[in-house]
Amino acid sequence: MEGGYPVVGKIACLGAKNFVIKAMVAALLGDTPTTLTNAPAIGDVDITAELLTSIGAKVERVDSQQLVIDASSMDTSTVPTPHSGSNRVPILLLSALLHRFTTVSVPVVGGCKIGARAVDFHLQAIRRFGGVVDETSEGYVARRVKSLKGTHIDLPYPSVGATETCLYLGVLAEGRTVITNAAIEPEVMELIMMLRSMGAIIFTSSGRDIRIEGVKQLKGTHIQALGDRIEAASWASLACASNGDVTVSGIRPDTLGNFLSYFQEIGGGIELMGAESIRFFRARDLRPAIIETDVYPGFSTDWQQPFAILLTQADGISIIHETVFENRFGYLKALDALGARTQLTSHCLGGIPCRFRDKNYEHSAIIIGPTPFTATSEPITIPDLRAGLAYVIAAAIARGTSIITGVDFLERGYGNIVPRLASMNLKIERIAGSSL
Ligand SMILES: CC(=O)N[C@H]1[C@@H](OP(=O)(O)OP(=O)(O)OC[C@H]2O[C@@H](n3ccc(=O)[nH]c3=O)[C@H](O)[C@@H]2O)O[C@H](CO)[C@@H](O)[C@@H]1O
Ligand SMILES: C=C(OP(=O)(O)O)C(=O)O
Repeated sequence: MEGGYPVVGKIACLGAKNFVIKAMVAALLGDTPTTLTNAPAIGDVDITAELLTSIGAKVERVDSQQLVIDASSMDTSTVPTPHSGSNRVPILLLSALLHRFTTVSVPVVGGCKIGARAVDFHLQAIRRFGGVVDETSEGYVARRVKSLKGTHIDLPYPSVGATETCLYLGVLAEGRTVITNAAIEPEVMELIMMLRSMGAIIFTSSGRDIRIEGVKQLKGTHIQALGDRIEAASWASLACASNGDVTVSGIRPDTLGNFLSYFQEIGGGIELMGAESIRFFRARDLRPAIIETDVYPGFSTDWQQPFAILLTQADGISIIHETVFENRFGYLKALDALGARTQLTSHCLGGIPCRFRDKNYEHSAIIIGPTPFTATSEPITIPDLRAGLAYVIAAAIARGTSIITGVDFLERGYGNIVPRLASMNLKIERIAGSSL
């Protein structure tokens, strides 16, 4: 990438990764096929398709937008580790498949290495529904003798994944299930809508309570994935950090919530261009901010990394307190070489009650700006998905030519990245012979 130029143009958000892969699992609960549109061609969808086909389900990509999933041919409940490396989906399959099979085994989960990412809430939920779960060195085995029974699950933390597990378990369990302290992220609410369209009876509330009345069977559905709010925030950060001007389409503004407020507070400009289109630019010199990542409707942990690059360009000291994952700042160190001035601390630099207080996790970051970036001859190696996008923004604003490696991590969540960014005047190309 050759940086130092404003990024200008239009970009369409793809379907949300963190909904589509959960929807693919939900499709397995239906007796008839499900059609999923706006399904992005990204690594995580491929990994999930591989997981589903490994147990006999049919996953057909009709075109770049559309997937059809047919679970009727599903004939095994032992999920092997896919060759491409696993994502978070295996732990969701453990519950979704337990209605159809009496024994299910799944491999250990993968995904970004941003913390311990325990799955204890998922396992505990299966047990509460009447299942038995064993942990092995290779993964998890769940068993049931009778049908699963509705229950009350009070989540210790509003985990997105564990809430999804409870939904998969509850919709086909006998009787009533109540989930308290549930996650209410837009992707979770969209999954609830999808399950309703399959015949599930789910009641939401103004808070974090969800009530499910179990039904005997679900049918397939046709659903269009919502736009990816993490992509949208990434393109907004790219536009503002590079002093450019980018119109992002395919995104519901309400799903960006507090991001838009923080973005404007530091000096970003927004203009609504229609129902699902927002123009992002820099409205004035950037000011620093104090941000704490949190569960929805808080500032999403997945917005943190692109936004951190933006804060390196703000005039003053910014603070980010990461309260969702304990180890999500490792990527900052590599930015020192470009000129960034950052420091990590294990103290909680914020007021949100944080599970990492008094533990030795460097989960608060101090960012001192503004620091113009200059490219270095050393390649920058991507450690995880959102850090990857942060490095793309860093390279876009760094004067000179940067080489980024480990792009597989990036492509697990961002589709067709090189042509899409190149169309916005970003000088980016894929180099043959690298890991790209
Ligand atoms: C609440 C939240 O923002 N969740 C994010 C999380 O979802 P994801 O579903 O991956 O993670 P969870 O929401 O389940 O995890 C949130 C927190 O709960 C902990 N935990 C979770 C399950 C469990 O059984 N035990 C346990 O201790 C995790 O270690 C983590 O500290 O990563 C996704 C990808 O970055 C984001 O899009 C989601 O927004
Ligand atoms: C960390 C992420 O994904 P995963 O949970 O799949 O690792 C992410 O989407 O930023």
